[in-house]
Amino acid sequence: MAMACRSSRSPSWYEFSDVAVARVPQLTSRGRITGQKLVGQWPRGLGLGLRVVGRGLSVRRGTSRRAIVRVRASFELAEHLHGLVVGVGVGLPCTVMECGDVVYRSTLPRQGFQITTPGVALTVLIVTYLWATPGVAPGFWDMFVLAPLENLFRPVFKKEDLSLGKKLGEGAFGTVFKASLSNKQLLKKDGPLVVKRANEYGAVEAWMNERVRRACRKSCADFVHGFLHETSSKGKEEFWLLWRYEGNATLADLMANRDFPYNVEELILGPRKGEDLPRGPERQNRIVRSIMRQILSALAQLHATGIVHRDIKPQNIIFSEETKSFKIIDLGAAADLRVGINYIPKEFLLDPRYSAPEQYIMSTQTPSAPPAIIAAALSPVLWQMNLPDRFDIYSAGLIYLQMAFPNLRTDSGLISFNRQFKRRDYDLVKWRSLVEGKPNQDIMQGFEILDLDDGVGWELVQDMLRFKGRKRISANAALAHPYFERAGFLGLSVMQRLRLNLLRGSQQDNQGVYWVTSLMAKSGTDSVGGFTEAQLQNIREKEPVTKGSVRRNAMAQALRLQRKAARTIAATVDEIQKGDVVKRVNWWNRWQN
Ligand SMILES: Nc1ncnc2c1ncn2[C@@H]1O[C@H](COP(=O)(O)OP(=O)(O)OP(=O)(O)O)[C@@H](O)[C@H]1O
Repeated sequence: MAMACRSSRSPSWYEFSDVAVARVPQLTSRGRITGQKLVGQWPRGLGLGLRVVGRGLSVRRGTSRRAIVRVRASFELAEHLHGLVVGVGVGLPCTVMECGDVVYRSTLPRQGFQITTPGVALTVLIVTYLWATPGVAPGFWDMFVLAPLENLFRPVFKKEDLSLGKKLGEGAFGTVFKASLSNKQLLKKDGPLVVKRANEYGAVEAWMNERVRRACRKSCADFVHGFLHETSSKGKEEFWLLWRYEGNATLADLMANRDFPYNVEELILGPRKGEDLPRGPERQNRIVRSIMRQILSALAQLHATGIVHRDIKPQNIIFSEETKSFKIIDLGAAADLRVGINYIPKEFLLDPRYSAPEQYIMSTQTPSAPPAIIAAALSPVLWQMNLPDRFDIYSAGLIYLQMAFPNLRTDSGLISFNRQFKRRDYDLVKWRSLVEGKPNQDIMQGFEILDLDDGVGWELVQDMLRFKGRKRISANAALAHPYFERAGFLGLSVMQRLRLNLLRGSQQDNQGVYWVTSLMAKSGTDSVGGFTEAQLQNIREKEPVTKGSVRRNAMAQALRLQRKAARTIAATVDEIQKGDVVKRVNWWNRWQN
């Protein structure tokens, strides 16, 4: 027992300077003591004669020695219990939060904000999930803040405010007119409008357009408003949708022109602006590349917001005269996978000419969309499992082919390509060997364009048209492809080549893994596994995949160089034998040819 001495301030009290010296200040800071007296869980009889003074414990005269010992033991027990409770983080609020007694709470030391490794990891994980495509967090912000705000401030239109003009098109689900506004007060910016009188899917199209207007307005036609109109005659309802008039040419109209792609160059750059290059594959490639960049950028933005268009085709890509760029129109078949709008697993609305072989954007096993909030919370998982955006990439790949090969621009040309491609298991290399067997002007022109810059265009189109959606390149990855990096004076830079080879390597690896796993999956016997003799024979007979590998491309390049050198040397030797003086410049010209 500790030594005690009579207190100088209060003679009826004895001070024990070393009683639980280590414990008392800690307990004081945890608020188990009010004022100078012990309260709370302490047995009443014991607490009355005890008080804490500084780092010591004072005991009133007459308090039994046993009582003091028991109090000290209680201090220690409380200390252990407290450590256990706070350590695990479970207990009554005041115990866990160490908030202390109401009266003396302000005197307690403040608990600082602590950063721990698991805490940081958890936060990063949650933030990554919330911002992963299609974006749960931006989705909630859009749904609960931006959309209601927009509804408050945007003008409301009626049929009477519009006067309809020329019919621009008529589809299965509605009729489209050029229109003007009779009530000019409604919009700040004047100009012609486009009205779609939709008899089906109008509300869905309005939803998609509103979402796009808020999330990525530059990628699609400028949407103004959508409203429900009840027709007087049959009591039927029509949905009227309003856009700004972007221009009179879709990509389909421009591609139908014999002068394509030079007519697009003129639209983008103005007359006679692109003439730094003579007409030919290089200039055509430059124009096609800039159209593809615009289409892919628009798709990347749509996909980032969780919308899959499902009807990408030249007829739905319009040239905006104001922004001098291509924009996407007709979101009637689009699906918003952030909240599951217009997504019915076993239903597809598509144009068979441009649709990807899988036809559905999600596995048909995927259940119908649950209520919006749950669908939004689950959307990153479903997106990663199905990669629905690759559906649009296939359609964009077909548009790329059409731009390169003039014979594919007609419906019949495209349909026949689709047939041939399907028969060759969606393998572009096989299709190439088929059509190169009986070449014509259009075919040669197409391959000339695609083979420029070491065939980067050809590589990109293969990545866009893969049979399996999961193996197709995404819009963002396509935009980062070396095809879109302008080749310098000496062709592709070292870094560009490195990236291209990496891309090729990874593609090749994927195919190797896929080939092995598909064989392993269906091979061997149940008991011992492995390959049967028939299967081994089958493997031996399987044709090697003829797609470009790093080694194959390097060999082809070396062969080309060897032939070129042999040709140049032979011509130079000929000239020497004829007695001509070989000028350096002639030699150089010959090498370049
Ligand atoms: N914002 C716009 N600016 C200019 N023209 C437009 C605009 N929107 C649509 N058009 C024109 O209207 C035509 C039909 O539009 P859209 O494709 O949206 O209608 P649709 O009824 O779905 O037609 P379809 O079923 O044939 O695809 C387009 O091909 C285009 O020429």
